[in-house]
Amino acid sequence: MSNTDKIPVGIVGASGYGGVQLVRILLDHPHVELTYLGGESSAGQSYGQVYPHLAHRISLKVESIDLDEIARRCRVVFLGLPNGIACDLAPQLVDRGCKVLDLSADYRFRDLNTYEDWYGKSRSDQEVAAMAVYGLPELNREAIAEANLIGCPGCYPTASLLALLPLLKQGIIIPETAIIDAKSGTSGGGRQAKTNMLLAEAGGSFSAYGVGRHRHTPEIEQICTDLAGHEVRIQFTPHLVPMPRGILSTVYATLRDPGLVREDLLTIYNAFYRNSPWVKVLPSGVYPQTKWALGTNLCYLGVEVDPRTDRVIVLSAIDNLMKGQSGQAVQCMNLMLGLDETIGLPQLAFYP
Ligand SMILES: NC(=O)C1=CN([C@@H]2O[C@H](COP(=O)(O)OP(=O)(O)OC[C@H]3O[C@@H](n4cnc5c(N)ncnc54)[C@H](OP(=O)(O)O)[C@@H]3O)[C@@H](O)[C@H]2O)C=CC1
Ligand SMILES: CC(=O)N[C@@H](CCC(=O)OP(=O)(O)O)C(=O)O
Repeated sequence: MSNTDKIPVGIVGASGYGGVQLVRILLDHPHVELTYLGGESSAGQSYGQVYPHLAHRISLKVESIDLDEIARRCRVVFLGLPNGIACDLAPQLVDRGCKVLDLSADYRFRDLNTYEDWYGKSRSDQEVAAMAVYGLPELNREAIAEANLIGCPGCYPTASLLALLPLLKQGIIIPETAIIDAKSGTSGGGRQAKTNMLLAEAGGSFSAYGVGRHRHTPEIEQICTDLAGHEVRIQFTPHLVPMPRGILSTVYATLRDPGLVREDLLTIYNAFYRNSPWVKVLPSGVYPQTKWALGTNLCYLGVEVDPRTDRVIVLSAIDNLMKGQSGQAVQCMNLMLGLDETIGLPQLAFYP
C-alpha cells in the first residue's frame, strides 16, 4: 500500500481516554490517516490544546459532530462515546458507507431487551444491533473481517473472556461455576470528573463496586451462553485499584474432569491461542502482572489447577485502554481492512 492509498479514519470522542489512545496508535499506523476528530465540550479546540503532548504530531481540530461531513471524510469511524449515544449515530454512518467501530456497549448485545434492562435506555434499532459483530478477534475473527459495524467488548469482559474461552469451547468446566474477581485502574471510568475517582478517594484505597449487579455481567454471560449451548449465569465482582490503568481478572471454575492438572490445561491454552498474536500464555507456574501489558495490546494468561478443590484458576492481565478498548478496536479495524491484525499496535510495555 503506498502513502496515497492511506485509509481515511475518524474518531468521534477523540478527547476522551479511548480517543487519545486511538490517536496515539493511529498516528503511527502505516495504512491509515486521521482525517476527522470529534467531540462535544472540546469541539473548536485544536487537538494540541486538549492533549499538549501530542501538539507536535497532529494539527487537526476537534470538531462538532456532523454525520455527512464525517462520512465524506472517513472510510472508518471509531465512536468513543458514553453508552447510549452511538446507537443514534452508527446506523446513519453505516448507511453512508462507513465501517464503524463502537467502543461503547450499544452494539455488544444481540438482544436489545438485555441492553435495555441493564443500561436503562430504550432502543428501536434491533435490526442494526443484530447485524453488529462482537469485536473479540480471538472469538470472532472471520465475522469481524466481514463486518461493517463492530460492538467492541468492555474491558472486564475482554480480560475475563480471554481467560474463559478455551475452557468453555472445549467443555472443560461447568460454566455456571465460573466466578470472576476483577480489578481495574481508574482510567476505566473515563476522563470526566467523578468524586470516587479523586486521588483523595481512590488513591490509598482498594474497593469493590457494582457488587452483584455490574453491567458487564450480562455481556460476559451472553458469550458463555453461546459457547455452552444453554443459558449460563456467572458471578462477577469488579474492584477499583489505585493505579491509572491495567486490569487483572482472576477467574475460578470447577473442572468437569477432576483428573486434569496444570500441564494439561497449559497444553490446551497454548493450542487454543497458537494463532492469536495478542494472547500470551505464560509458562508453568508464572502468573501475570498488569505492568507487563501497559501500553500494549497484549493479554497475558497464567493457568493453575487446585487439585484439593478441583478448580481451575486463570489469571488474565491487560491494559484496559488497549486490549480492553482502543487497541482491540484497532486490531478489529485491521481485520476489517484485510490487514494483519498486529499492524500498528504496540507490543512492548514500558516495564519496569
Ligand atoms: N475507559 C475504559 O477503560 C473503557 C471504556 N470503554 C467505553 O468506551 C467509551 C469511551 O470511554 P472513555 O474513552 O473512557 O470515555 P471518556 O469519558 O474519557 O470520553 C468520552 C468522550 O465522549 C465525548 N462525549 C461525551 N458526551 C458526548 C455527547 N453527548 N455527544 C458527543 N460526544 C460526547 C467526550 O467529548 P468532550 O470531551 O469533547 O466533551 C469525550 O471525547 C465508553 O462507552 C466506555 O464505556 C470501553 C472499554 C474500556
Ligand atoms: C474502573 C471503571 O469504572 N470501569 C468501568 C468499566 C469500563 C468499561 O469497559 O465500560 P463500558 O462497558 O461502559 O464500555 C466501569 O466499571 O464502569
